[in-house]
Amino acid sequence: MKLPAHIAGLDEARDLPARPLHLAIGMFDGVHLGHRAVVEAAVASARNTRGLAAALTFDPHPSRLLRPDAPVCLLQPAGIRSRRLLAAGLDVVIAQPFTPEFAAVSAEDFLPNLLKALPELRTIYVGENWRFGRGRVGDVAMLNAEARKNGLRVFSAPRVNFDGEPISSTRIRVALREGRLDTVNALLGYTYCTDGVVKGGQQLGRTIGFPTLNVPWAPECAPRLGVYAVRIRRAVRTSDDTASWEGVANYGVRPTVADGETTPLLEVHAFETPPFDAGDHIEVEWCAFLRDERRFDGIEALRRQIDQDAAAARRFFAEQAG
Ligand SMILES: Cc1cc2nc3c(=O)[nH]c(=O)nc-3n(C[C@H](O)[C@H](O)[C@H](O)COP(=O)(O)O)c2cc1C
Ligand SMILES: Nc1ncnc2c1ncn2[C@@H]1O[C@H](COP(=O)(O)OP(=O)(O)OP(=O)(O)O)[C@@H](O)[C@H]1O
Repeated sequence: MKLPAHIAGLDEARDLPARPLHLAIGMFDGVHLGHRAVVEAAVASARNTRGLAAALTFDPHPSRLLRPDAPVCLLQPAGIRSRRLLAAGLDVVIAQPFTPEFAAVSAEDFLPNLLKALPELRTIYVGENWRFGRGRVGDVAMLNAEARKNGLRVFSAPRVNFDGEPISSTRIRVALREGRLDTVNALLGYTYCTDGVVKGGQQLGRTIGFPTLNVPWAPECAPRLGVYAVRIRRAVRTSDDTASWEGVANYGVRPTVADGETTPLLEVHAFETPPFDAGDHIEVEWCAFLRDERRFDGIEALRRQIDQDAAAARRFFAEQAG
């Protein structure tokens, strides 16, 4: 039987094959370096024991239910999170609906309930700061005690730090909003990446010498408005398709040409013309923040600035390559 890579909750987990299960638990928004320490421990043990490595994540983020007036804005949609978790070596991602019933399970009942749904469960992998159960009263000490009662093992990863501070999705969200892309990318351990389907624009860019691909995109956690050095590629590609194009992008409301616009648009100008057109699904890697978006006195001033932006982005890529 082919292994399902994605399971829509613990109720569906009966489809899993009967192999020893190594389960990493958490939200994993961003799949940052701290998350990967947890996930990779599960993957390594599963490989050594011919077991199965899985993650249990939640959908939506618990805050949507528990704090609906101020929910957490996610760095990436659930589908991308799943893909990144699988790319880290996991066999399966279980996306548990975070319902009122699930939220009401007490810390004491959490493991017995999990075992009912996942009878092959052997080891749980979490970070040392992980909390669980109603009111988040369960901590790793309690998890260890409960695991012993239920014949399970626990691996709790020490906190992964960067610049002396723990890495967390929250820290990455703040850096992204502030345009600190170097921090975002360092904490993620890969380049922040989004995707979208190219849409036709007003073609004004072409007339000023900077044709752009417009990539409509409505993130929960939006980056700072401004100009970025980016790399684009086809979103759905075969493993031997390594083609990518460097360029410069504006993520903003274009005050110079679109007075009163409030919905930000992502526009990418690639240095070499890429083979993409309206309707193509592309991926955008956000490599560096260059400057804030501004209103210019006319198209010519904007054109001169974009010329400088493109030069700055080229310098960035040249330095990176060298
Ligand atoms: C690198 C780059 C930087 C940009 N910076 C600004 C800016 O600071 N202010 C602004 O109003 N528009 C800015 N724009 C957006 C342009 O106004 C927009 O690309 C142009 O109007 C063409 O849009 P269209 O091809 O969709 O018609 C920038 C675009 C690019 C590609
Ligand atoms: N820096 C880290 N080092 C090791 N483990 C981590 C780290 N950050 C999170 N984890 C663990 O990874 C799993 C998923 O983490 P989760 O997404 O819940 O936390 P987070 O990244 O701190 O997010 P947030 O900032 O939104 O609370 C949990 O088991 C958590 O304990």
